[in-house]
Amino acid sequence: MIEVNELTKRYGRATAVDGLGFTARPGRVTGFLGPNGAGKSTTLRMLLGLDEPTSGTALVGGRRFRDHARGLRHVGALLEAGDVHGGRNGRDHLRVLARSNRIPAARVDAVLEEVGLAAAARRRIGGYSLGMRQRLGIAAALLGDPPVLLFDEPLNGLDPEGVLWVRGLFRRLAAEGRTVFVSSHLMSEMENTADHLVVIGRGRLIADQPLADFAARGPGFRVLVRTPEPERLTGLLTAAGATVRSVPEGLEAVGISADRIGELAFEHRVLLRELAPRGASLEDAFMELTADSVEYTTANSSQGGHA
Ligand SMILES: Nc1ncnc2c1ncn2[C@@H]1O[C@H](COP(=O)(O)OP(=O)(O)OP(=O)(O)O)[C@@H](O)[C@H]1O
Repeated sequence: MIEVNELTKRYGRATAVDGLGFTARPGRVTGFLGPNGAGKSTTLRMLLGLDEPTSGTALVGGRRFRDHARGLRHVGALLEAGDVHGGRNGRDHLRVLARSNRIPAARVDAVLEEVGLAAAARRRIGGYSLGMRQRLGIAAALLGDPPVLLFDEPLNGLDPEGVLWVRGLFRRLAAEGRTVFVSSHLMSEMENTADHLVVIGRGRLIADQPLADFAARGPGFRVLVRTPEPERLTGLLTAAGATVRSVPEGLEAVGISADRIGELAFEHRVLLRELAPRGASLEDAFMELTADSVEYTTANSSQGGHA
């Protein structure tokens, strides 16, 4: 588990991370999302002990990274790609990492195979494409077979086939019971990757919730419901904070997710004949909720209401 509590990082007068708190749990892919400059990399660096918090804590498995004797075997991480010795070949790069972390050398070939780099393993990293470097970085993260994995912008530079592969890999790692924490500044990358979202802006927490619930916070989101008991359901949804109106097809609820409506109906034994989210756009929700946190706004985009 990753636990961040009251985490703050200041650089001089600039506050990169501001009282941040969230938890990333095992068994699911948690997307760590925020516009450029939101503080994602700074948070990841503190989780990995590469930066000291000004205050607060960033713990992995209940401890600070540097208190873990087993390093890479406890947490695997992909930080910025390209941060490797270009003159070495991919295999040697991983062998050095394995040796210094006391990881059996056999793991090197296993992870090269796993990320699809076996054929390029003896080529110089300097000649790798950006996508190949990302794969090598992912191989390094997997080397120690760790229960917690952190990936900073892992889809950068990958072609569509590579993106699909990474998504499948993350799903599998989560299904194995690992904690998979993935940062991105693009909601479109998270849409088919993460189960759960931690969204930040200007170093502060904006959302920490399942993907479907986050989408429900966007403008224009509503859920169409058909039930033989519209009055009863309206009462339940209104009590849960939703706004409900009658439309020709049934009821239209705003301010509540389809999942929540399903749960309420189940708890109160109200029969549903249709439950359909409409206008659900994660992208719209992300734009709306982070609009005030965007560092650079272009004239055109601000005219549209979103930054
Ligand atoms: N070493 C540093 N010294 C001064 N300011 C810094 C330093 N590192 C980060 N910052 C500032 O802290 C803020 C957060 O930066 P950070 O790189 O963590 O954001 P990010 O969410 O990872 O952004 P991106 O998506 O662009 O990578 C930015 O305003 C950045 O300029």
